[in-house]
Amino acid sequence: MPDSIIIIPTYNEKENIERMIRKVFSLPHDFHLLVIDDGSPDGTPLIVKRLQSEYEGRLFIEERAGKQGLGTAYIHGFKWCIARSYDYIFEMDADFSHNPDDLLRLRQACIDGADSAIGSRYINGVNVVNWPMSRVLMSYFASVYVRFITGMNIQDATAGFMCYKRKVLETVKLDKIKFVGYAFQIEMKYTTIKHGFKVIEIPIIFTDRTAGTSKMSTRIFREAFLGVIQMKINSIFRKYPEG
Ligand SMILES: Nc1nc2c(ncn2[C@@H]2O[C@H](COP(=O)(O)OP(=O)(O)O[C@H]3O[C@H](CO)[C@@H](O)[C@H](O)[C@@H]3O)[C@@H](O)[C@H]2O)c(=O)[nH]1
Repeated sequence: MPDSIIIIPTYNEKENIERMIRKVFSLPHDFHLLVIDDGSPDGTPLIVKRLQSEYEGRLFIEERAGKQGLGTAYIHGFKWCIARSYDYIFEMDADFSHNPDDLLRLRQACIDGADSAIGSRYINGVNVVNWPMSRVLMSYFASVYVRFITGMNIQDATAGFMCYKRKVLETVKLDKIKFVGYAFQIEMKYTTIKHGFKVIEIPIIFTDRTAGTSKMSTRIFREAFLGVIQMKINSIFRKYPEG
């Protein structure tokens, strides 16, 4: 039984998922991989199930009915992984915007003492490739905004490339995490830090997908914008970290 598992949420990732699964299992470390699919109409789960016989006992899929958001997919995955006692639990996108080779660096950071490691786009300048300037500016200033409102000293607060030690996910009350879109990423980091865990940022280069489409929407943006203020207010009234 390996100590590490990667959670990949998927919604319509048929162009990426097979290549991603093969890449993960070619890495020089024994990772398990859990796909959380939200009923992708493009057949993504069929591809995963076909590959399960090739990667028996290493590749898992949880299927949910309908698109329920990135955040709830990860919460579902975290619970699944905690129940099976993995020590290092990763978040990664399906679309190669995160380089799977960097999983080893995130894991090493946690072995070296971090409770959680963030694959950070903004630790050494702005390391984003292929995003339109409007998206780079939005993401970068979102991180500045989050730092300003929450006081959290994290350069890339919305990062979706993470390694959590199991004890973090066992401590955070996952059922109390409120947000479902990218605000989920901010809330998880905020709660982790409020619990006193050591979070460090490891520089990565984020390369936008070349296949499939982003699920970013104005609703997700609005949730993140307002959610940060709500988190701060709750924290003033000592509701954080309630988990
Ligand atoms: N199961 C499930 N998966 C989802 C859902 N929405 C998105 N995903 C999956 O979540 C991953 C990220 O979604 P994208 O739509 O590709 O994200 P992005 O716009 O490229 O956003 C990136 O930047 C965000 C903000 O900086 C990050 O928060 C995010 O993690 C990601 O790295 C992909 O694997 C996608 O299939 C959903 O509702 N359900």
